[in-house]
Formats: sequence, structure tokens, C-alpha cells
Amino acid sequence: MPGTIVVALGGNAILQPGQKGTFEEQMENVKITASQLARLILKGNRLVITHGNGPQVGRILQQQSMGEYGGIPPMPLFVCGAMSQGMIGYMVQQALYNEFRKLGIDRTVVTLVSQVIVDTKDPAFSNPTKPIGAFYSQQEAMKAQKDRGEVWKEDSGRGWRRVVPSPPPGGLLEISAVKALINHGAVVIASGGGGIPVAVRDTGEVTGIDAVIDKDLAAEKLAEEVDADVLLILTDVSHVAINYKTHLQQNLTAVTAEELSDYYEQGHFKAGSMGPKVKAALKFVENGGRMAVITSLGNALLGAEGRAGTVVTRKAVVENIAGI
Ligand SMILES: Nc1ncnc2c1ncn2[C@@H]1O[C@H](COP(=O)(O)OP(=O)(O)O)[C@@H](O)[C@H]1O
Ligand SMILES: NC(=O)OP(=O)(O)O
Repeated sequence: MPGTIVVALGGNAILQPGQKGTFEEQMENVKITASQLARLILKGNRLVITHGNGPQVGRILQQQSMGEYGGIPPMPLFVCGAMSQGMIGYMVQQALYNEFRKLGIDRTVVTLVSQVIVDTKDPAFSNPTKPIGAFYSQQEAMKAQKDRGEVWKEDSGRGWRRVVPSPPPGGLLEISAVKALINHGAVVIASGGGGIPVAVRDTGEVTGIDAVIDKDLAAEKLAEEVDADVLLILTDVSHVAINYKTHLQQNLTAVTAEELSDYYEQGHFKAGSMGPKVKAALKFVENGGRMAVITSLGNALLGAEGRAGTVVTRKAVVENIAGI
């Protein structure tokens, strides 16, 4: 059944672990992603796209400190977030334009620079959890902690990454523009990297604040705002698993919000990776969304129909093809 789908693209859809992160590599990944997304449009769906920026915003931040060599002032983390929205939005926008042209789809694609309100008093500011940038060895991580006072953590058995504060998303300032563009028939790319974190000051002005919002939690908010039928979270694993990376690992296919919530409480999903995806999926269906799906990019088409990946509904109504 076609409907409005909010698609949350994981960092992997844009930059895969082990890749250097050149423009060409990222563009190639984005082209593969775009061909999947275009097929969702061909099936009659309306798409709102959001994306992660963890790998990119960390690299942009590192590039800033390299600039100091020539006396060029570095930009703060929240500006790096804005840069990452422009960079990734541009790549997705162009790749979709070219894919639509090939397939004879007549749709405008628009990227919106999006600001998301956060609470400066949130405890997340004193407990960094969001991994950004590339993966490093433990030795390199310890050195960065000592030399630069940064916080680094091990990320799901894949290596060490810098972590930064990740407060929960509040409202998206540009939401009325998102809605207007959807109603106009455009494919909208919004709230990239979870949105640029901004705080409302006493004067009522908003200003940027150093943090990286989780894109899955921001995607859920966006999905509620645009009254989406499906929240489709695309990442680098085909399923959410319980007892992940143990000999008892079991992939979840069709699961009710109640069951998934129990697994969440039991601590099966890591903070900073699968945890927020599960939290976003639960919130979406608990607040009335038809279905939330967490799966890999290659499963996007079947996933959008609840026929692949981990499919979360309020009640077990979806027939899931186990194993895909
Ligand atoms: N219980 C789990 N089931 C599946 N994957 C998990 C689980 N816990 C942690 N992960 C990790 O979560 C990763 C996906 O999260 P993340 O790297 O944040 O994705 P993305 O950048 O695509 O948003 C997977 O590659 C996997 O290593
Ligand atoms: N902002 C964010 O959540 O990015 P990733 O999904 O790339 O970690």
C-alpha cells in the first residue's frame, strides 16, 4: 500500500567503514542508495529523506583544526553539522535527479538546511554518547583523550571513535516548509544529521550549540510531523538482533512494539548505534504510525512493504519474509 515514507539513511549508505571517505567513494554509495529510493517513488510513495552525518561531521571537524595551520579559524561543531547537511544533501539531491531522469520520474528534489531545537540543560551535554568521524585504534583514541581532552569510546566492536553530546531533538524550525514542499509534490531531504542543534536563548533568538543529534530520533519526530505511514530506517545490518554478536544471536523479523520494548529494557541494543533506532521505531508505532522497519539498504523496497528486515507494529499483523 503506497503512502508517505520517512526514510532515515544510515552513515553506511553514504560512507562505509574501511573506506577513506573521498568524494568519489561517497558519491558512488549515494548513487546506489538513490536507485533504491527512486524505486520507492515508482511504487507511488511520497518520500521524505533524512540521513546520518556521524562519519562526515567528524571528518569536517578534523579538517577545521587542520586549517589553523594557515591561520584560518576553525568552525564550531554545529557549523560543521550545517556543512554536512549541505554536502550530503547535495549528493543525494543530484543522485536522485539523475536517477529520476533515467526512469522518467518528474519530481523536484529539495534539501532544506534544518535547525532542531535542543535543551541546553539536557544531561546529554555532560555525558557524550554520539560517535563521530572515522574509526581508530584504542592507542590512538587514548592519545586523543590525553592530548586534546576529547572523549572516545569503542563503537560496537568496530573500533574507537570520538563521542560528542547528543541531546534529544525538539522541534524542527523549518517544519512548515517541509510540509509545503511535500504538498507541492517535491521529494524533501530534511533534518540531515539529526538537524543543526540550536538553543532558544532568553531573548527568543536561536543560536547554534555544539552537539550532534541522533538522526533516528530526529527522523521519528519528522515522521510524526509529516504524518508518515512508514518510518524506514536503513542501516548496514539486515535485522535488529537480540544477544547481538554472541552465539545466542537471534535476528528479529516481525515484532510487536510490546515485545521490542521488553528487549530494549533488557539491554539488547547499544546506545549510540542500534539503541536509538529501536527507540525511534517504538516511539513511532506507539504514537500511531502504521509500521517502522529497520533493515539494510538492499532491503529497502521489501522493507517499505513490511516484507523484509525487522518490522515493528503495534500488533503482529505484518507477514514478514523471515531471513531477508
Ligand atoms: N542488537 C543489535 N542488533 C543489530 N545491530 C546492532 C545491535 N547492537 C549494535 N548493533 C550495531 O549497530 C550498527 C548500526 O548502527 P549505526 O552504526 O549507528 O548505523 P547507521 O550509521 O547506519 O545509522 C550495526 O552495524 C551493528 O554493528
Ligand atoms: N547524526 C547521526 O545520527 O549520524 P549517524 O547516523 O551517521 O551516526
